[in-house]
Amino acid sequence: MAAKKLYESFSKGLFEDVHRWGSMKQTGVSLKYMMEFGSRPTARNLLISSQFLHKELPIRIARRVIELQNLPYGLSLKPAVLKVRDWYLDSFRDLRSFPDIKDQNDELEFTRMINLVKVRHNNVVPMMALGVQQLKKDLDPKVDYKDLYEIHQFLDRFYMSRIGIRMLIGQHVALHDPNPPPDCVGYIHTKMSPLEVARSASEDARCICLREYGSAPNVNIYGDPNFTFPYVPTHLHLMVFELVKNSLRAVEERFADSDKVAPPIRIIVADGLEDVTIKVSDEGGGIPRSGLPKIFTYLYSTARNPLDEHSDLETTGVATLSTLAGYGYGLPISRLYARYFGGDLQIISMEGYGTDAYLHLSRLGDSQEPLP
Ligand SMILES: Nc1ncnc2c1ncn2[C@@H]1O[C@H](COP(=O)(O)OP(=O)(O)OP(=O)(O)O)[C@@H](O)[C@H]1O
Repeated sequence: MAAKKLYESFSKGLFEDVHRWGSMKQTGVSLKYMMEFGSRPTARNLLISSQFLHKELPIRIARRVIELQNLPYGLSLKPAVLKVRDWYLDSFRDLRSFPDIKDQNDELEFTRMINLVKVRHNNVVPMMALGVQQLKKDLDPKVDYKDLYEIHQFLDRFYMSRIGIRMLIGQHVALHDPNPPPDCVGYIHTKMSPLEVARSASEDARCICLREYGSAPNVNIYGDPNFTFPYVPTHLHLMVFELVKNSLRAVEERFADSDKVAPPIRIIVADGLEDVTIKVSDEGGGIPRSGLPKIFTYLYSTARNPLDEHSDLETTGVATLSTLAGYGYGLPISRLYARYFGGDLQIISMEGYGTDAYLHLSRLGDSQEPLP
C-alpha cells in the first residue's frame, strides 16, 4: 500500500527516466568559474550555459526524487513530503520534455522555464519542515535524537543540493539582466563589502527583534570598511541575519527582567589570506554544553514552532515566516550556505555568559560545489 501510494504518480517510463538520470554523474562548478564565465554573458556563452543546465539540472533533481522516495521511518509518506516530491517530479518532467536548445530563442524560452522551476521550489524548506514535524508527532517522545541521524543527514544533503540548484538557476537567469548593478556578475558581487552586508543583515534582524520584543540590543560592527572580496551577498546576508537573530533573542530573553542595559552584540570581520572570518559575539548566556550537539540538527529549537500556527502551509504550500525564531533551521542551513563555497560555521559557547559564532568564508572561491 505504502509503495503503491509513493509510485502512483509515476508512469513506468517516468520511473525509468528518473532512475536513469539519477544515476548519472553530477558536475560541480566553483565560485571562481561562475564569476569568470559570467563576466562575458555573450549570446554564445548563455547558450552554452543553458545547454549545460539542460543536462545538469535533471540529474540533480532526479537524485532528490529518488531520495525523497526512500526516507526512513515513513517520512516519504508524509503529505508534506509527498508534495515536495511532486514539485521535484514536475520540475524533472519540465526539464526532460524541453527539446534540445539550438538557438537564442530556445535559450530564452528555457531560461523562462527554469525560472519558473525555481519559483515552484520557493517553499521547499518550510514544507519539508512541516513533513518532519508530521513525523515527529508520530514518533515515540523517548526516541533519542541520535536515532534520527539518518534524517538529519538526508536533510543536509537535500538542502545542500537545493542551494546548488538555486545558485545555478539564479546565476543563469541573472546573467540575462541587460543593466546589471556595478561589479555584479549574476548573483556574485565581485567587490562585496562584508561589513556592509553585515550591517544590513543586522538591521533587518533588529527590526524583527523590535517588533517582537519592543526593544533590540545594539549591534556594533568592527573591521576594515574598505575591504571587499567576491562573494554572493544574498548568501552572506542570510547567514549573518540568522546568527544575529539568535544573538538578539538570547540577549533579549536574558535581560528581559533585568534593570541592566542589554549589552550590545559585537561583529568582527577579519580578512585573512585564505578566509574571511566573521565573528558574532553575544552575552546572551550561552548554550549548555549538553545542548550543543543538537543545535545543528533540524529537529531542535528552544523556540515555539511557528508551523503550529501555519496550517495554511498544508493547503496552499505557501508560508510567510518572519518571526524571530522558528523551526530550528537557522544554524544548520547557514552552515550549509557557508560550506557550499568552501567555508564553515562554528559555535562556541560559554554557558552563563554568551556565545561566539565563527563564520568562515573561503576567500579563494575555487572550491568545487559539494555535490550530495
Ligand atoms: N547565540 C545564541 N545564544 C543562545 N542560544 C542559541 C544561540 N544561537 C542558537 N542558540 C540555540 O540553538 C537553537 C537552534 O538555533 P537555530 O538558529 O538553528 O534555530 P532557531 O533560532 O530556534 O530557529 P530558526 O533559526 O529556524 O528561526 C536555538 O533555538 C537556541 O536554543
